[in-house]
Amino acid sequence: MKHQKPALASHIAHDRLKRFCQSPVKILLAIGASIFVAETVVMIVLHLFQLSPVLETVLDGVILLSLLAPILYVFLFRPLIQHIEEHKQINELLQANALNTEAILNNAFDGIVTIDENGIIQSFNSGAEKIFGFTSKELIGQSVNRLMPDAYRGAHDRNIANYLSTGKAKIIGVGRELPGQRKNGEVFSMDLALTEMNLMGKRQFVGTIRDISERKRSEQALKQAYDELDKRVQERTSELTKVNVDLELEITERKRAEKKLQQLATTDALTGITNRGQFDAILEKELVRAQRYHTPIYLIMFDIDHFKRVNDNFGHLIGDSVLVQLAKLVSEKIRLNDVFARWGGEEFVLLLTGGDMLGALRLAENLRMDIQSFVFPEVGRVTCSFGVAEFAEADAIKDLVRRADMALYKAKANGRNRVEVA
Ligand SMILES: Nc1nc2c(ncn2[C@@H]2O[C@H](COP(=O)(O)OP(=O)(O)OP(=O)(O)O)[C@@H](O)[C@H]2O)c(=O)[nH]1
Repeated sequence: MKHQKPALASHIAHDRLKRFCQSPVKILLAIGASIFVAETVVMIVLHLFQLSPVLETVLDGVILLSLLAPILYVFLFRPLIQHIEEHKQINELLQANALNTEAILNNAFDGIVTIDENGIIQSFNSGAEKIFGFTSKELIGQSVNRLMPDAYRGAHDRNIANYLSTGKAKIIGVGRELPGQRKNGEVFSMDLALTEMNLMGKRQFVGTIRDISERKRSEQALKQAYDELDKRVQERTSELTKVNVDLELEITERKRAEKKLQQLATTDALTGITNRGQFDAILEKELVRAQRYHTPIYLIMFDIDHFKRVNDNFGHLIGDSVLVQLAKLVSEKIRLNDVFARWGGEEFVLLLTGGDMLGALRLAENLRMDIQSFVFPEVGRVTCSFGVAEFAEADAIKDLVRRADMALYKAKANGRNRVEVA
């Protein structure tokens, strides 16, 4: 702080002096006033001492000169020298700046080209030299058209003319990808950013150029590789889709075959109802369930009366047809939960889960009457005998079957076309 005050005062004094020195009128007034004051003093002194006129003139001249010298130095020569010195320093600074700018431009990685309103190249940095293969000497003063393929030259000229007349430009201030042309005629891709500047009243355009041909080549190669990969993926996908469709067809076919097999394995080939094997399996499961949950089960076993006669009178095929029609008739009369199966030959079984003995007997009776009243087209009427048995908890399958069979036997023995309980 202590040193700052004198420094500030000196700075202000220097500033005032500088401003003063910059005004020729002030300088002249100061010199005139100084000479007037000094000369007046000298005249008074010489007058007081009464010297000879010659000596007085010589002394007056010498004193006047000695008074004038420092005044002229302070007010005229020194400011003049200072001014010349400052001018020199400014010139040096400007030169250094220009060299610096040139060095920056020449060391820039990008090409920088300036053109005037007529498209004439004004500057061409070393980045541009590397990109285009021209030297700056070859191009400065030449049309910028030399840097673009023939096909683009007309459009470029029109764009510049349009911009100059309307002020509207497509690419001023924005970067754009364009084709450039090297000295050897090679056309390449470049990024061009164009800006406008005003240099001492003249419009100039500055183009910053970047060679992107290598990048484009890489992009192209990448795109090709990607397309190739995409194509292969698509081919593979369609192959897999086809395989998948074939596989799905095969699975569907297999499922259908399995279903068919299952059907063949579980149904009776002639009548289409549950066969004996499947019935045994169901019966086994139902008995386990009945034992666990103490639910009732009833087995109805029935057999066509004198079926041998049908075969004998009408033939085996007609006999088969009677078996099919009878199975259909009974299937339509029972509930969905009831299991109806062909036990073997002209013998059938019905497994009822739930309900009671009365219900089982009523069903057997209804079936008996339905069969009795049905007229088979080829053979007329037939009758059936029924045996009904209820499952007892201590029963094995064979016990239940045996009791139902015994009841059926009883029905046969008691005159057929009737229902009996074991
Ligand atoms: N058409 C045909 N006949 C069969 C089939 N299975 C068994 N049969 C016949 O059924 C008849 C059974 O005769 P039997 O056991 O004597 O009994 P039935 O003549 O019905 O006399 P009852 O049972 O005592 O009333 C035989 O003639 C067998 O050939 C078959 O699948 N198709």
